[in-house]
Amino acid sequence: MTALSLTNVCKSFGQVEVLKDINLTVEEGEFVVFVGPSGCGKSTLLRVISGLEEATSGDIEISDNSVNDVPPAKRGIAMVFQSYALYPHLTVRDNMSLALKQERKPKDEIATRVAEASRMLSLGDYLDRRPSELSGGQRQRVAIGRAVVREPDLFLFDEPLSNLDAALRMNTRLEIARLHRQLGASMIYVTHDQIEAMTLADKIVVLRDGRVEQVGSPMEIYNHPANRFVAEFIGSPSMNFVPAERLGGQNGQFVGIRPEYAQVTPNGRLKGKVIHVEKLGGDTNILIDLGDDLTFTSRVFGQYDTHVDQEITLDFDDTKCLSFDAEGQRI
Ligand SMILES: Nc1ncnc2c1ncn2[C@@H]1O[C@H](COP(=O)(O)OP(=O)(O)OP(=O)(O)O)[C@@H](O)[C@H]1O
Repeated sequence: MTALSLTNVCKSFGQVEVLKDINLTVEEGEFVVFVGPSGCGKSTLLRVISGLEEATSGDIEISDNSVNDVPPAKRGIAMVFQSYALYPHLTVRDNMSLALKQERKPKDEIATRVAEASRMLSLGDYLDRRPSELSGGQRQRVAIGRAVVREPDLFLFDEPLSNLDAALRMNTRLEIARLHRQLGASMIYVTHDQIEAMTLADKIVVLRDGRVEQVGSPMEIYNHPANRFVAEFIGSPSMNFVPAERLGGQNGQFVGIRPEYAQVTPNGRLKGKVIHVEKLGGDTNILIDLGDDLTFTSRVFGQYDTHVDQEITLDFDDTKCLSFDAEGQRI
């Protein structure tokens, strides 16, 4: 069964086309992440799938059934947003039970589902607390629990971790990955965060300006980006692009070199002056001015000792380089 299928989906707000002919499938149990620059249409696409926005044209199927005319509450989906919007006067247990009570599910079944979800999300000790008595991470886990108890066919997450600090983001990210493994549920997840996209996704969908640029597994996208936009967007620090003529004997107009594949070495093919050093502890990012307005980043494993204004040379493994034509397409 296909969890979600989008065929020629378009969405305009007045004259502005925000989604342009989106075709996409999500297989059952798949974790799909939407990424792309701000304003590219990620949230709008999620809202169109959920039914909170109506598509201007195109077909949407959830679990092989057309939902074009089905209201949000009947689509078999549950959404988790950035702002968790829990009811402050209700306990964790009541927040998690509410949707099931509204659906008039039997009391026993509600209790079982809430117990199971709170066990999965390590919320068992907090069921009698109110949201104000929880940390931000715990609140977001309650919001996720509220979705889990509904046993939806499809989970939709809209930047659920963006209000959390770095340590909590990591913990909650691991919780979401574990939850996905345990439930085997189909999930769509919107994020700005590279690490979330790379670590959670079975499949990444890169969007630009309302269109799908590329769909693939994280490593396919990282190692075989279709074009310069995807190559630049995925990976941090970003891929370097050097005019091919500067390197001699290379194909295409530009050569793409990931920072980790360019290493400082005596007599390397690229010469420049260090303009900034980022010492991260485990890695060192060295920004180098290669002249002709070309800045290059090298990522060196460990704590590399260099300083601003030092002249250095770099070299790279040719087999790891990518070639792009003048229009930015991969060759
Ligand atoms: N209700 C609306 N009316 C008019 N334009 C809208 C509406 N909602 C979104 N847009 C526009 O559609 C475009 C896509 O917005 P959307 O929120 O989907 O982008 P996004 O990729 O999720 O961005 P971000 O990463 O910043 O959240 C934007 O240009 C936005 O201004």
